[in-house]
Amino acid sequence: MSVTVRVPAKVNVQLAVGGARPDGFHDLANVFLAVGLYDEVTATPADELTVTCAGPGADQVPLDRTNLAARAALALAERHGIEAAVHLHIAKDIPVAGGMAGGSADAAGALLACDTLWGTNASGAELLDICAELGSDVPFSLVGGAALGTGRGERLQPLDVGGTFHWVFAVADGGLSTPAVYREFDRLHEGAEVPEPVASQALFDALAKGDVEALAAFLPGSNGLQPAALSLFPKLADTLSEGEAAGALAALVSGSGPTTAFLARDAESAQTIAEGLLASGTCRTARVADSPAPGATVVQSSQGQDDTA
Ligand SMILES: C[C@@](CO)(OP(=O)(O)O)[C@H](O)COP(=O)(O)OP(=O)(O)OC[C@H]1O[C@@H](n2ccc(N)nc2=O)[C@H](O)[C@@H]1O
Ligand SMILES: Nc1ncnc2c1ncn2[C@@H]1O[C@H](COP(=O)(O)OP(=O)(O)O)[C@@H](O)[C@H]1O
Repeated sequence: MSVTVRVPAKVNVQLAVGGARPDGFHDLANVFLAVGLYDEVTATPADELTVTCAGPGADQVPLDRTNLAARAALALAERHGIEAAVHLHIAKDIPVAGGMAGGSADAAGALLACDTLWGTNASGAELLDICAELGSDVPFSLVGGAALGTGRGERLQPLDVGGTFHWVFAVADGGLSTPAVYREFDRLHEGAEVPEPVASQALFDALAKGDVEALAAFLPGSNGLQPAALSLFPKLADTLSEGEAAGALAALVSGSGPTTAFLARDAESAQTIAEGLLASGTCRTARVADSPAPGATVVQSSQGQDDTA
């Protein structure tokens, strides 16, 4: 028997960052949009907890108990007093350490896959609780769609999206560490008053109407971590310019980076932007994806001797 769960990546269409809290985290107004690039996590019964990973960047993913998928399985097993006797296979397609919440996606995917495999039947609230323990972005990976995340990003309020948005994601050569980007944010704001993060009603309206022009008008300056990411990875400025030159309505760093995100008018324009970015040589690869995308979803659950999964 095995269970496979598909989980989307995300882009932050607003990331308003407050000052550092006493616990080291930052309060956020984090507007998440799930995008159609997916990792798949397959859970299969095994003698003990093991993790394998295949796909682009798999060599950078830890396979021990620090892997977020392994941590998710352990957290669920502990709550239900059972052994985490499971093999987790991660089929990676979300750029690793790219600011698109790939590790968070794997955590949410492993949680849902193990809950289904073990029949632990955790409620939605319990799953969200475990997600929040695992990381600030993990609850959103579970629910997908669009949502405002407050606190450190883990307290979610779903948002309406009234249409499809077309994106291009330029994957950089190399990664950026999320804590390092937040530290750089603190350094850049040293001695300055950092205002409370506030979500934008204009953004909510643009999403609800599916209005690509209004979303494009909002995006410049919407990512509070972008100056920090650019400070640590200055070459991203070239990628942003190339995407704009190729026709993007707006260009921004995805979360903590270094993936860059480009909003396109339509699917055709997205292809042109992706080709322009690749030809520019300012990124490793360029991926086209639509939003919103659904959250963690069981895509295969098979039982018995005919099991071919
Ligand atoms: C920046 C964002 C935007 O969505 O994601 P990425 O772009 O990296 O994917 C998130 O805030 C990343 O969330 P996530 O990657 O889950 O972070 P966590 O594991 O909870 O925390 C990792 C570290 O990031 C910093 N951190 C994270 C969240 C937050 N609100 N304030 C912080 O200062 C802390 O230094 C923390 O120790
Ligand atoms: N299942 C996982 N997939 C990817 N990275 C993981 C995983 N588990 C732990 N990590 C660690 O988390 C770090 C952040 O990776 P990732 O979540 O892909 O990026 P980001 O936080 O920028 O969205 C990686 O450098 C890796 O060491």
